[in-house]
Amino acid sequence: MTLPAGTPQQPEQALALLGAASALGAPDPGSARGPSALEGSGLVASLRAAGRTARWSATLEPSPLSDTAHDMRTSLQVNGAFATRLADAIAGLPAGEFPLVLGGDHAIATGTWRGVGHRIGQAPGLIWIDAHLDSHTAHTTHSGNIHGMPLAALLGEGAPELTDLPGPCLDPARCCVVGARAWEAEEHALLQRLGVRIFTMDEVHRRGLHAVMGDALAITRAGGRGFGLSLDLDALDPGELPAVTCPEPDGLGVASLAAELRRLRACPDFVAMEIVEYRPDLDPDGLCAARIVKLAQSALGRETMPAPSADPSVAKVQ
Ligand SMILES: NC(=[NH2+])NCCC[C@H](N)C(=O)O
Repeated sequence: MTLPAGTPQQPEQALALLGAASALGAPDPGSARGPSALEGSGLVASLRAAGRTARWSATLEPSPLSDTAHDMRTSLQVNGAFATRLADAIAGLPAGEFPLVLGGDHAIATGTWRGVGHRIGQAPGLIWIDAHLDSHTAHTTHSGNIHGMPLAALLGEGAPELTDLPGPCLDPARCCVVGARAWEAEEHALLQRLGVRIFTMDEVHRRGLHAVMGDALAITRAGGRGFGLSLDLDALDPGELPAVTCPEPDGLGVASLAAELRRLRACPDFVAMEIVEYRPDLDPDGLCAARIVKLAQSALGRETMPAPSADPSVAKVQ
């Protein structure tokens, strides 16, 4: 595909890691420790070992008053305020950097992708890899948890606290969900009405993850200036990645997802990535953290090994 002039090229970009230490949208506070745990597990060093320039740019913490939120209006306000700060932080990163946002619960996405849109001057296409649809509004939610609403909010649906943010809303025609297997009827109906393509786990089983990701890339890259990936770790099978707030059986395998994420390395229009819902309190031996690092390396690493040469004399002069 041809890219408009000025479109950032992934290989030249340094990675800017940004922690979003908020569990304001979740029923458990554990995911707020995700960024510090991932920083401590050597994520920056691992990305450098995979051939990238990388730095930890900042970690945003919710204001100390935020966790007093109980009623819906206050929850919407504190989540919206945090998302606005995150959107501003992303929009303010140096132009040559690629944002890698580490949550936090998935409500942070409400800010991430508006900030990315602000950055690239257009709504990004978005691949949303998740067991859930996260497309409730305050009127349809069954649980009252804001982390069940961010995709709807990004599409401009729901309470103004979550939708009135800087940066463009997403275009439903350039969004898709991959790996879905647990939802309530209202959020499914909303995505159907908007025309967002949903690749369920049933479809992944039927067609294979490779074919599904090929379609997902085609949808999200078509006609745009860039696309991103929002990876909710509960998309993965809890047998391999149990350290999440809302595990759902029958998920993606770590190795097969990692293999597909390597395709992103070849996409110059891949503009940002987010990894959410990690719960270090449920990962005492750090096994899940190591798998998360592997997934990040798969998507963002470079092919550092020189191609093998058939001519042994070539090897000598290198
Ligand atoms: N980000 C997540 N883990 N979302 C799970 C949402 C589960 C459920 N649909 C709800 O609205 O509460």
